[in-house]
Amino acid sequence: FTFIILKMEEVAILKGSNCRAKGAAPGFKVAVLGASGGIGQPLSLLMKMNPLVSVLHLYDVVNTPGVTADISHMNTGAVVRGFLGQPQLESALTGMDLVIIPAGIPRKPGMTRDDLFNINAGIVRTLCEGIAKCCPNAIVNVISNPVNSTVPIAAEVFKKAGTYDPKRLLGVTTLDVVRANTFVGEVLGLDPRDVNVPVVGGHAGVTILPLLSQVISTCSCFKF
Ligand SMILES: NC(=O)C1=CN([C@@H]2O[C@H](COP(=O)(O)OP(=O)(O)OC[C@H]3O[C@@H](n4cnc5c(N)ncnc54)[C@H](O)[C@@H]3O)[C@@H](O)[C@H]2O)C=CC1
Ligand SMILES: O=C([O-])CC(=O)C(=O)O
Repeated sequence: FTFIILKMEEVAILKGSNCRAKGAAPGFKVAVLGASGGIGQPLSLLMKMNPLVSVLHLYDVVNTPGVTADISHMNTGAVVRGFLGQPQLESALTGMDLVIIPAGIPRKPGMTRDDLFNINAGIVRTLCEGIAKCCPNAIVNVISNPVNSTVPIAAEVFKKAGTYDPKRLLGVTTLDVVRANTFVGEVLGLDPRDVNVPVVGGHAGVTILPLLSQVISTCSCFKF
């Protein structure tokens, strides 16, 4: 989940004028759908710590009252509101600039990400129908697996609704870059923060492709 959060130096160069919230308090209005889960809770915490976020909506089908209470007690500026279950989805989404979706089931041992398709595809479709209706201009980050397939499903929902903008729909796979940097850093004995491994393809075993021939490092000792 840390892969979603902008590095502090990147935050510093983002000005208020870059924030998409219009006609209201400056800052991004962010909704996390699936906020009570293993990804959703720490992601919500990181969003609450992000100074660019002014409003944080936490939506899930379980446990959001408790999660919202805990996250809202952090002494940072974002206003936190909780939403529980399908009847509250539209309220959770209305006016949002950024919607992040870690909702759905995760893999159990022996499963591939593709095995999640039948359940998670339906969840993502329903959530995206809500986005198309309530915040059609929002940036949408899809984390729910299989990302290779849930992103196209989201695209089809938005196309049907007439709200599709490829620049605003993203599958979150930066985790693959983070892992590649860490593993290559370990092998080469470098600080992984000094290593940059470009990763292309998708987010499934055979489609994640780290371009090892293109590794660059800011460390002067680096030779490949
Ligand atoms: N793209 C990536 O790099 C990564 C993707 N994932 C994927 O993220 C998803 C979530 O993983 P975890 O948080 O570990 O699972 P989890 O089971 O801990 O949490 C999922 C949450 O989604 C909620 N949920 C289920 N149906 C929902 C609905 N209709 N509306 C709203 N919320 C709903 C559940 O109540 C639960 O709180 C999985 O599909 C997993 O494969 C996980 C790690 C990395
Ligand atoms: O492996 C999973 O199912 C969760 C995920 O996408 C990852 O950790 O890369």
